[in-house]
Amino acid sequence: MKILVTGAYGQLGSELKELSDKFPHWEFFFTDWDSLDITDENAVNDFFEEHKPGFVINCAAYTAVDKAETDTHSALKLNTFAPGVLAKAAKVYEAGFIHISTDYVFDGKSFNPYSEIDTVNPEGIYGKTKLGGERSCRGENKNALIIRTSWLYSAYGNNFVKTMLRLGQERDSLKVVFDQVGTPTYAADLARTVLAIAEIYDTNREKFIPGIYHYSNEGVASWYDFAKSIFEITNTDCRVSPVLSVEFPTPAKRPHYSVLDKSKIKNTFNLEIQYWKDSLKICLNKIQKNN
Ligand SMILES: NC(=O)C1=CN([C@@H]2O[C@H](COP(=O)(O)OP(=O)(O)OC[C@H]3O[C@@H](n4cnc5c(N)ncnc54)[C@H](OP(=O)(O)O)[C@@H]3O)[C@@H](O)[C@H]2O)C=CC1
Ligand SMILES: Cc1cn([C@H]2C[C@H](O)[C@@H](COP(=O)(O)OP(=O)(O)O[C@H]3O[C@@H](C)C(=O)[C@@H](O)[C@H]3O)O2)c(=O)[nH]c1=O
Repeated sequence: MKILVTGAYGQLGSELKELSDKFPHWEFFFTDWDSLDITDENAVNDFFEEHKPGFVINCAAYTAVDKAETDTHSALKLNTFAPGVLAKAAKVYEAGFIHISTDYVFDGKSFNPYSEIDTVNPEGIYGKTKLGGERSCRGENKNALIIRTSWLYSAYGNNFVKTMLRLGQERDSLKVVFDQVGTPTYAADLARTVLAIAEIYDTNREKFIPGIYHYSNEGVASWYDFAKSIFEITNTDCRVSPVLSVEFPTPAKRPHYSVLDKSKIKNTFNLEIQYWKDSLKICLNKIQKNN
């Protein structure tokens, strides 16, 4: 199977690239905006015509949550319009298609983990444009499989873990919000899951059931808990104080609660998922080894 990975220099794309050695029976095309700008419909169609991928994993996105509040047009183009273009091309060329979405499609007013059938109501531009992307994928291609995930981090790219490690070196103390609760997700775990689903598509197609799925690591944390764990595991001497979101104002409003219920993905694809802190230790170990 030929697999096209878009946005491949990002966190998830880089983890997929690292894992791809374990799948020598597949030919991967790792592309980013410089080699395949997914907002350029002609470029996407030319790519499909030339390479005819049998499976597509869209990791490209506009992920700067605060910047999206003012750079709305770019976020809309990349998060809403472009996924629809890819989904359409995948349909025309009869390729399997996985798109990634976010917990920020929810408004966070629930007290129970969100399931795939719960009402979406994003509050920020990033979440709104990602929801638009889900809709354009499903509108263009009824066989699209969409995975909503949350709080991604990795040794690659930009993320909260790396921000905390940097700030922990620069400052004696930090304030971190404790009234936003969700689940951190190690992008390497998500990458393994995505390729496990691609394997099902390749070998057992009737078990590839399209639709929306939720995936994160197991457990629950606030950003404060997440920061505390990062510093504890790395023995970083930086005091973390819990603050309310109103005490740490940001341009974009984020959900107060965005824990995802993962029952559907676990049952459908027979998956086991790691506890977030166990995965965090693995990632921090890797980051420390790299330095
Ligand atoms: N990060 C997170 O916490 C979460 C992410 N998600 C979703 O998971 C997916 C993967 O996220 P993540 O790996 O963190 O994303 P990243 O921001 O790390 O990677 C996205 C990649 O897309 C690239 N890109 C930008 N514009 C284009 C373009 N026009 N054409 C092709 N590629 C482009 C970016 O390049 P450049 O950096 O140069 O702009 C970057 O390499 C996304 O759909 C995201 O919305 C869901 C929940 C949490
Ligand atoms: C750096 C910092 C952030 N915060 C707060 C701000 C925010 O409410 C929260 C998270 O910060 P960040 O801005 O790093 O994370 P954010 O960009 O909101 O992360 C989100 O990214 C997108 C792409 C997603 O899809 C989401 O699942 C989620 O991972 O922590 C503090 O309280 N103290 C701090 O020192």
